[in-house]
Amino acid sequence: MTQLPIELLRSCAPANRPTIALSEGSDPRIVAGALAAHQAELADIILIGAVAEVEATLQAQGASAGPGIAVHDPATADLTEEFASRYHELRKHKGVDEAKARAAAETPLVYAAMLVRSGRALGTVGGAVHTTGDVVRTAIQVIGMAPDAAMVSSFFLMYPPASADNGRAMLYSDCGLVIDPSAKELAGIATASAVSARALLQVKPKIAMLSFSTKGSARHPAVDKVIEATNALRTDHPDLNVDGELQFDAAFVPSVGERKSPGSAVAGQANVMIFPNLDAGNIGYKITQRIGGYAAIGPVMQGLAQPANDLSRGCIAEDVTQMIAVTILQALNK
Ligand SMILES: CC(C)(COP(=O)(O)OP(=O)(O)OC[C@H]1O[C@@H](n2cnc3c(N)ncnc32)[C@H](O)[C@@H]1OP(=O)(O)O)[C@@H](O)C(=O)NCCC(=O)NCCS
Ligand SMILES: CC(=O)OP(=O)(O)O
Repeated sequence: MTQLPIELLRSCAPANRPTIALSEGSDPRIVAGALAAHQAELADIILIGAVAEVEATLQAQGASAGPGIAVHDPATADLTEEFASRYHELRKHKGVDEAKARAAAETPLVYAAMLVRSGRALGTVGGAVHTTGDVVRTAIQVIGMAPDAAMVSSFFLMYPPASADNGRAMLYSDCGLVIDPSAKELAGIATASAVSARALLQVKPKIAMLSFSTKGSARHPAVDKVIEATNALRTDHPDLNVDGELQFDAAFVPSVGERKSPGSAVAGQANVMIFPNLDAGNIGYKITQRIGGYAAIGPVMQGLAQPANDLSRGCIAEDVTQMIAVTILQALNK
């Protein structure tokens, strides 16, 4: 039975309690998720937002700022000056002058990412209010890519409901960020996802390169892209357990996998589902979540220098707590 991120984090028992910055500090789901993480002694929290609004949300939930729960208002915080100067240094080659840098540092997303970049927080979570584009763009521009990463992509951790007799935990990618990856990018998303699946699901990755075709059942340039990515993975990473191109039923259902891709070690048992583009990935994860009843934790970002993660605007407080745990686990696995 796969452990949820909170359980996995508890079993790791980090020596120090990390600090996580939450850029949407007045959203009731963010505050409830943060309070749960703090009460479970998983993390100290910095809630970012206008002080009166954050305090009102805390109060409505019977809580207040205090040890382990800090409130920072970027419009008035002492750190904003330093963050404006750092942001100016980072972005002046893109035409960002000092006034624009100050305005950026006063936004909760940039302020939260700067807390991470400057080492004052281990990671950041946002996206219950902001769009994924805004969250991801800020993370890429402020925190930047990991030195060994070719690109940033994202994934969801998908956990089956207790009622599912054929369910299993899976990683779905990319459902949040890369809109139309090339074959090379798709292969990169798959290799990064395999690493993330090992770390966060504690499974040996079985990677399905998804398509509307299985093993030549349809012909189209979109299918060729998935075949090319699969071949590149087999050549460059012979250690990886990968099969493609596969339809979702061939990847997920053992009897269909055996019929459509006989003898495959992945078909019917895949636990890393690589979607061919963001249309398929984003729609696919939401169907699995909303009709299939799976819990969906994401979009988790991979390829950043330090952890910064997104949420769906449809998230609930429990998702926020789980994402805080994921963010800490990513830092521990770096
Ligand atoms: C990057 C993204 C998040 C935003 O795109 P955008 O607003 O057009 O921004 P840009 O393309 O200018 O990219 C912003 C920066 O990120 C960089 N970037 C974009 N995609 C990247 C990637 N996958 N990896 C690393 N860097 C990337 C760009 O080079 C650019 O850097 P710069 O500002 O230093 O020049 C885009 O991938 C996107 O919109 N994805 C879809 C998000 C979404 O709506 N998802 C559905 C709901 S989950
Ligand atoms: C991941 C995602 O789809 O985010 P949102 O629901 O906020 O658009």
